[in-house]
Amino acid sequence: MALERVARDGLVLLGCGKMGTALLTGWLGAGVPARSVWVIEPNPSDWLKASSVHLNEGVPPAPAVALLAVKPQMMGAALPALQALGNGATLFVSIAAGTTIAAFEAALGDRTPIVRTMPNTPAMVNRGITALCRNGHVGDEGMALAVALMAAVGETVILDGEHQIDAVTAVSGSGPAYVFHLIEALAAAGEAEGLSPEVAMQLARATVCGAGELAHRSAESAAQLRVNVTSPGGTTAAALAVLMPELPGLMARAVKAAADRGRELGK
Ligand SMILES: NC(=O)C1=CN([C@@H]2O[C@H](COP(=O)(O)OP(=O)(O)OC[C@H]3O[C@@H](n4cnc5c(N)ncnc54)[C@H](OP(=O)(O)O)[C@@H]3O)[C@@H](O)[C@H]2O)C=CC1
Ligand SMILES: O=C(O)[C@@H]1CCC=N1
Repeated sequence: MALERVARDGLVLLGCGKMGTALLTGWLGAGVPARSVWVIEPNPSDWLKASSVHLNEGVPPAPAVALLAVKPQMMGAALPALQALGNGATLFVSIAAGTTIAAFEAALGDRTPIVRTMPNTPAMVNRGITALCRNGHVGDEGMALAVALMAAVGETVILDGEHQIDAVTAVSGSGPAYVFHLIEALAAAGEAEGLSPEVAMQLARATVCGAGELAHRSAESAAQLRVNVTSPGGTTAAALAVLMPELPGLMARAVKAAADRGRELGK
């Protein structure tokens, strides 16, 4: 229902790199007509050029949504293209790390309806998760529209407020990179135990994907899924005796570093 408004009144996508492309793919797949989408992107991919969206053709006078998908460092230079849509009925939805609602209000006008979100790259395969929060000018209908847009690429969760978003960025926004690094580290460790690089990487990748899928489908807690692998006195117990004293502290430091960086980008 909410996406019908986008089909009727249009959507502007500012920046169509990795995340913009994932989102646009999801919306087109969910039935939003390409001719309802206006994309501003200085460096369009071949896929984007071949789509039927309005590409670098300006913006319609009152689109339903303007979705901001440029890097936070580029936001200041990019926003003036959409300034005329501020303080109006157009719902602004940002996916940028760091950039605060206050910064958007300062650039676009303090009566602008703004939803700030944090998705992640598994959106590219419809398995993202996006957390959302809003300013006081976004009603329930506007929030439902923002949720529908992000639900086109995965799960959604509504936050208590913007104060939680740097923590979300540090856990699920950046989180896929931690998991990919785990694949790299597990493969390297397999090589050190005598496997070929190819087999080690195949084993590590399939293990992380399989464990992820099991965690996704199973009703059991992560702790119970771990226990299910761990035979008393067996091999897993030996590995966990090394990992468990170290990993929570290391992860807490990594997540804090990401959250601190998010807060820093917001200044
Ligand atoms: N990647 C991730 O895992 C996640 C990213 N995010 C957020 O999503 C946003 C986009 O990230 P991501 O997709 O990775 O970045 P990308 O660099 O892949 O995409 C950003 C795009 O915006 C384009 N761009 C630059 N300047 C302008 C402008 N003035 N007007 C319009 N478009 C412009 C860039 O073009 P060019 O390449 O020519 O500069 C690029 O194609 C960021 O704010 C990031 O914080 C959020 C969650 C996860
Ligand atoms: O690294 C970043 O800043 C962005 C935000 C979350 C994931 N990538």
